Amino acid sequence: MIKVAAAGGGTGGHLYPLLAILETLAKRVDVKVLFFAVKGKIDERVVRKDHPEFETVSIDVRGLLRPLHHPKNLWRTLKIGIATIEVKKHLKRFKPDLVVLTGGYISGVVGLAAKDLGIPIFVHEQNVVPGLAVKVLSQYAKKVFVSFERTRDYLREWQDKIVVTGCPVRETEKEAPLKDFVLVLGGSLGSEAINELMEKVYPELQETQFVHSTGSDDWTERLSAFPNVTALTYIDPVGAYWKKAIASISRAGASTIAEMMYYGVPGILIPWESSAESHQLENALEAERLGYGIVIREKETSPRKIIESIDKVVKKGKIEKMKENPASKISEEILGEIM
Ligand SMILES: CC(=O)N[C@H]1[C@@H](OP(=O)(O)OP(=O)(O)OC[C@H]2O[C@@H](n3ccc(=O)[nH]c3=O)[C@H](O)[C@@H]2O)O[C@H](CO)[C@@H](O)[C@@H]1O
Repeated sequence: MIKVAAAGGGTGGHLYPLLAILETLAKRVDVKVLFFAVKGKIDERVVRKDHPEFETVSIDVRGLLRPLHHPKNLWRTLKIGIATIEVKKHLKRFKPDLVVLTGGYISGVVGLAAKDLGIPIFVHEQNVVPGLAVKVLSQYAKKVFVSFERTRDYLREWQDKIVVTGCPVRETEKEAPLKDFVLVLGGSLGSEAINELMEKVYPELQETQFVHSTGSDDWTERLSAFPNVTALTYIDPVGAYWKKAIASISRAGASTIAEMMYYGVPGILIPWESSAESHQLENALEAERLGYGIVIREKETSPRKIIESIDKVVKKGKIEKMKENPASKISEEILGEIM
């Protein structure tokens, strides 16, 4: 049996790849998990629901605001200090064999505590451009798993630890009750901009079926008015729908792109350009370069442009599904180091 401490939350984009790794590890060996969730965020809710067997500890912490001299950061830094003491207490008691971290501020807190206690650290970066937590933790990690070859350019000092694996995707046995539709997703929190745009597109494309994750009950009600749209506030498990989709329209969060690639679904990517260091734009351009999508910059979107692009991606047709889930490679690498 191995004991794993894990963190990577705040958004679905950090959480789902982490769960994919833990679920794959558990298929190979007996695993006991201590999960550090961010209080009040998606990880707390999803992990308690899907993995009641994990020991889940909620940590009250928020990331630092930019610019770093923001006045609220004084209070946030204090909270990070308190959180670090709490995390260390749990790590000393649980005595994990390793920690797995997939980014976000909670990873930073858990990673630095694990480093002080000499616990082996494994990190995964989902995006082309690594986030602050992964940049800092790479120096202490045993292995740094990345989704894209291009990420090496941003972590030059740690080349020997980097393994390009792709971004893990959660598996599901479930199947959506529909088929041959275009899947429309914001990020894990929905996207107002995509909702507003698609509301203008739907009446023009009555022959095309859409499944749209809206992010709010109000939008679900509004978009359900279109007979060609199945509007859902949140799709869970989303893999059930990716399997049956012919194309997608989405933001360019790393997990959404990973799912397009894993299930072989071509899509239109509208990156959220206010993301830190425009990392969604970099993700989107990389996905386009690899043949998975058409990128439309947010300022250039219009219902007409979307209609023309949907036609192109649907005509492109499905791409071959990936044979191996990146979560398998990561699990093998971790077990190879630990066992
Ligand atoms: C706003 C923000 O900070 N976004 C970042 C966040 O991800 P964010 O959570 O916004 O976006 P991602 O695309 O990475 O992940 C969303 C996940 O939620 C799932 N989903 C979505 C809708 C739904 O109804 N059901 C469902 O399960 C998607 O399928 C996907 O697995 O972390 C990612 C990984 O570091 C980054 O690339 C994103 O830029």
